[in-house]
Amino acid sequence: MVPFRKMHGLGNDFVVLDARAGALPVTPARAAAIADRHFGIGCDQFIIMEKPPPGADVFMRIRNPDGSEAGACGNATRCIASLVAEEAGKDRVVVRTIAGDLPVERLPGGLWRADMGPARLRWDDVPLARKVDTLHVPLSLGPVSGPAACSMGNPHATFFVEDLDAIPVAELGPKLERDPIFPDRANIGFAQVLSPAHIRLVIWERGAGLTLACGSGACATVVNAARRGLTGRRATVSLPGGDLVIEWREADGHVLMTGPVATAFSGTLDLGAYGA
Ligand SMILES: N[C@H](CCC[C@H](N)C(=O)O)C(=O)O
Repeated sequence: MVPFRKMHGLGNDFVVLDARAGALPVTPARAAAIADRHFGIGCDQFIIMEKPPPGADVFMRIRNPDGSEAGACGNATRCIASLVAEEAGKDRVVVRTIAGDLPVERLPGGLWRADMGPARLRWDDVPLARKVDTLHVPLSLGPVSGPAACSMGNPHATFFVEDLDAIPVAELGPKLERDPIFPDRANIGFAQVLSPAHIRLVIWERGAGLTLACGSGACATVVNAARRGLTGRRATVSLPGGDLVIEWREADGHVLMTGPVATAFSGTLDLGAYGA
């Protein structure tokens, strides 16, 4: 039996295992089985903490429920950072992912601010299948068209809409996620700009579907909105699960994301009981 924590950031939820003392026999298929909301514990992403390389406090491995590995997970970054910071009695830690080092600091009121690194704006960074303007990607489906795209270590496309409630996100999301213009698929954001400092956002997540919040998606949305001149570089993003404050820092192009963390429960898990 292995201990696990069930955590979430604004309802974007995670099963967290700790493999820092040694590798755990977790295959992508087993992670997917544990992430299943009926036959397993259920979560939006399956997170494994691994032994940190020099310069970082922890390595964070991110898997979607379909078993695919992701390069970024903003909400989980805050959750894992809070775990490691509490253990070490620190207010600032560095979480490393396959996309880079993410410094995270504790703020008053139970909030954590993660430096999610630079937004990657080139077509081949997102990545897209061919050289196009990432500010107006030639893609449309039903009532949405012409998204802006960027990477936060994972691919994001943001469709700006007039009325979010009128968009059939659950119908459009899976088709757009797998459009051939996204060779690695993509997280699909549907954003309604409410003011130059406030955006309403719903995300269809790559490999996970509709979630209550998406940290990297909120980051990508503010970057894409600011690039379009629809908002400033700092905005509150209101997701179904709650608000994140995002700042696309002028000095270095890094994106700062501030939000809460929570542990719902802890338990033990018999890994052998799940897929091979
Ligand atoms: N589904 C995403 C990973 C999780 C991102 C999201 N949960 C976040 O908080 O950033 C992907 O495949 O790129």
